[in-house]
Amino acid sequence: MLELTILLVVLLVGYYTYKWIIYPLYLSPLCKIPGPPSDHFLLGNFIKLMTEEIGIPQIKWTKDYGEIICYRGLLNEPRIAITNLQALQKVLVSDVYDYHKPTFLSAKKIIGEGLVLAEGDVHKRQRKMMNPVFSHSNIKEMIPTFAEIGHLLKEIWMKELVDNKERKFDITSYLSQATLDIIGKVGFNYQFNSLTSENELASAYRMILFNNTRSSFHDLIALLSNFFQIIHKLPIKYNYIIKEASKIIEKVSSKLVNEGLEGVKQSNLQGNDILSVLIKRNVEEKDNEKMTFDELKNQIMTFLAAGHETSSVAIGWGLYNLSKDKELQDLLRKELINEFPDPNFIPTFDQINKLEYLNAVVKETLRLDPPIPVALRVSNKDDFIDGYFIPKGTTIIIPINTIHKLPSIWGPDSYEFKPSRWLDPSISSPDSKINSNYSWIPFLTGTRSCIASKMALNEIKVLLAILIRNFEFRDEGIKIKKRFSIVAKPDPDIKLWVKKVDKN
Ligand code: HEM
Repeated sequence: MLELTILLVVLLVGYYTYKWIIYPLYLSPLCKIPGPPSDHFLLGNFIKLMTEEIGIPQIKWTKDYGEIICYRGLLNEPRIAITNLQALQKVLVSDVYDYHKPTFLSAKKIIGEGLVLAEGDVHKRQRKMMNPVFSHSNIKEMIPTFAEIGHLLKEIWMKELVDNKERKFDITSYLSQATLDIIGKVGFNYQFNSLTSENELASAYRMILFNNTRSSFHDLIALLSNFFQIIHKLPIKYNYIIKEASKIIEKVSSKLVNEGLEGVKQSNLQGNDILSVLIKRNVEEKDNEKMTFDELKNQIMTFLAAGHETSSVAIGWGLYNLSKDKELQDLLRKELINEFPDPNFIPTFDQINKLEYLNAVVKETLRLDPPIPVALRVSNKDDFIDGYFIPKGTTIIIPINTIHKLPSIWGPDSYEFKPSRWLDPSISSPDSKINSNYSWIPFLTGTRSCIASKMALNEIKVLLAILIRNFEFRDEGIKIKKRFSIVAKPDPDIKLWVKKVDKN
């Protein structure tokens, strides 16, 4: 019996030594790709990846080893990061459907199997139907809603600042409420009212999904659960939270789609919100192209998850960057006051998009602090990238935050917040490295790029314009890190000193 046990232990140790150490570090064809040595016999480069900002270790590795590198995740899992133009073009455009999103179970429960997670023909069909929903003319109609909610936030702050003193506000939390209200309204004509009366659903939704009580520990559990599925079955608080979140989102989404479908039946579905436009389009589609009830419902979950935090985080980092540089902030405010002398302005699409400095500030914020710092793919067939053999199942990293800071593209000041780089006419010359579809990619690029990028840009611009036009922001001097999670959330929350602008 003892001998059998010893044999079993030896076999198990041998198997896992081979699987987790010998094969990935010495035998895998991916070992041919240059990259940093593994820092730990089991954890690979994972500790470095977890302790530094996402994408930053890869900058040095790219400099040392080239534009396609192999480093090691947990259990030495090889991860291939690509920064070169041809490789990015292949994975994001020409062979896009050969590189799937990883099956993140925790993400599926929250995001639902909508456009973000759809693959192949299902993605093609859904994207074709949804592209027109994000058309120029639909986005133009969203601007007054962005402004309405921006002004609501402004009024809340004005009341707090009634004595004209400077006060410290939790910017992250206010912006999270404002962008939730926006996506509710423009997404599916739903009033979350999270900035004001806060209905039960809004508080439950924020508490469960986006409240900052969701700690780095939860982020780590979410990450680990992608490797060890058993984690989903454990009776831990994290699983309970995800289960409750899924139930709430499911319930609301079903109700909204049912109401929309009923509206179509009664021929009185008026709204211009994303869901109403989608439901109206869906009715006109051929039967085999139509989205099912579940597909429509899943898009709501998708819009909530994809469109709420990304925008709030972007506006937050924008204000944070501006709060550290009074001169830049004043420059932007000058442009805004010039265009919008009335502090209660409602901009038009053309007005907000012609402001050069605002545009430069937004582009620079999304470069320096991309809300989604990294995109992941998994090859679904054996392939070659840049001459290297990539076996089916390999994880490919598109390190957005790395690409956005490579000195070879952006120059030696690539870590600085410098909106003026976008006003330099030389960046549009054909040989400028910045002037490429693969250098500035906060929304990614190609077939699976963010479908709502223009909507997001306008939302960020309108909110920043209202806030900077009416308030001065001052940094409290605390170093803010980025959380290790899908969205680059600030840690701790961004808190800034705010006061009314002197002359209105
Ligand atoms: C600053 C704000 C935003 C940023 C930086 C951003 C960024 C991105 C990125 C990088 C992707 C690609 C992810 C990947 O393929 O791995 C993506 C996809 C997507 N985003 Fe956004 N996003 C933003 C706002 C929004 C908003 C407001 C919505 C919805 C109303 C939205 C909806 C989507 C959807 C549906 C996809 C999937 C597209 C597809 O696969 O065809 N995003 N976004």
